[in-house]
Amino acid sequence: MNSVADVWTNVLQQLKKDLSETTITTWFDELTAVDIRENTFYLHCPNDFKKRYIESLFIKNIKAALQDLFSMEFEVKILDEAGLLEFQGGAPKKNSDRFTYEDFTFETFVVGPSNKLAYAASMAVAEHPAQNYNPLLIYGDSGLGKTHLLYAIANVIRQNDPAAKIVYIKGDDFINEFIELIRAGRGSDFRAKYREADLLLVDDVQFVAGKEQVQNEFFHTFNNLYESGKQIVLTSDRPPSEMTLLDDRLRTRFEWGLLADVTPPDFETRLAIVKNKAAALGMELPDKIASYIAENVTANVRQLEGTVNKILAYKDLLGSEADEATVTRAMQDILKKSNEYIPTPDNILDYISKYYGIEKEIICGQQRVKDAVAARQIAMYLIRGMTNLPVVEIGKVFDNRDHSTVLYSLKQVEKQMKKDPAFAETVKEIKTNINNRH
Ligand SMILES: Nc1ncnc2c1ncn2[C@@H]1O[C@H](COP(=O)(O)OP(=O)(O)OP(=O)(O)O)[C@@H](O)[C@H]1O
Repeated sequence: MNSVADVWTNVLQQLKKDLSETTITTWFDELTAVDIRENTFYLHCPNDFKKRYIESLFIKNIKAALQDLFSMEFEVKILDEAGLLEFQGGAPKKNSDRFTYEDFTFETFVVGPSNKLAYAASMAVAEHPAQNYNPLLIYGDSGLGKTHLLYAIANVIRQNDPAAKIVYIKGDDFINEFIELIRAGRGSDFRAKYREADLLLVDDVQFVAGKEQVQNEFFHTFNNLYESGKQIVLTSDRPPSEMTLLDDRLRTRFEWGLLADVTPPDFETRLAIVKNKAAALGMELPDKIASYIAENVTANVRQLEGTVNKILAYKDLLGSEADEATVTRAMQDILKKSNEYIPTPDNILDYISKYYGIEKEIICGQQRVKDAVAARQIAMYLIRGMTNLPVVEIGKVFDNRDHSTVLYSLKQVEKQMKKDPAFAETVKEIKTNINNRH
């Protein structure tokens, strides 16, 4: 074996021991070997769907084949188009490369009551940037389409103005980049990158809260772009009013434009998403099965998509038809993987009551005993984080407390967790135990 291509041919031969010919031709046909560097075997796959599919199901087979051939362990990395360019040093890493993904458009976004405001606002921003809604902040729980809408906006802006400088960044990457460049004395590069943007998209902006210098930098970037008439779109897992560690001056700015929420989709929207997704994958799903999925997978769209992908996999790999048994199996797999158990406030209170040895009535009541206050605040914090309950509703669970009291408690817990790692560990442990249904 003298070239990477030879290695790949041999790997494919080895794979035949575990996988059928059809599986190999269906899923591996677009893969090509790129290089072997420092115990990592690099492959390229231009088809994003197949890439993700192989990553979730077949990486272990490829690793095992390499181990058989070389008697040593390899990492396997599959590069997409942007990744390949970057790997080959042909192009600098551009965040906006991500917007070539055709799947994340307004056309592929299913609109329903749960997301119609966010959708309409995103369309308005895409067609008329920096006019009516600046910034646009889309908030809601994970997997409900926030990033999809960000990409859709970027796709339209790119179409309308191919020269537009679009900068996309995740809140936590913004922080890491900031720290790295400031440390390296290249703060001006950092500033230039963001302040020259025509469109700034920040996904999961809640991460900047609580980090003083980062917030300060973000504040100046924000003002600069805003004053130059550039559009800013942000997403977050909660509204600014609930970002307890956020600087007030940023909070007010986030609230200047439009706040649009996305909530879990209703049955009709879920059904449409399942059908669209199946059609996009070239699969015909009987109506009864599509409804069955939409009835049972309710928490988020990522899981709906995962279920449809799994059903397709079973069909391809095992020849199983999409009947209720296959679907149930696919759903169980997905829910297990994402550890999707949403406790009720009562489940959380039961566990905290047991953990602290304090009765539930006391936790929820008005007593100001030290331990009860701590247990109460943690309970509010976990109810907010682990269920979809809005703060007003959480207040009702705790003897009709006002929502501002709940917010104060959330802030206290967040602060304490930052200050005291042991306390943070305790909160984490309680959460894990609730998830494991102890
Ligand atoms: N209304 C919708 N119509 C079609 N697809 C959707 C819709 N909502 C979400 N999706 C799909 O669900 C998946 C998850 O959505 P997305 O990544 O946008 O979620 P998110 O809200 O940004 O979550 P996170 O906060 O975890 O990043 C994506 O593949 C997206 O295309």
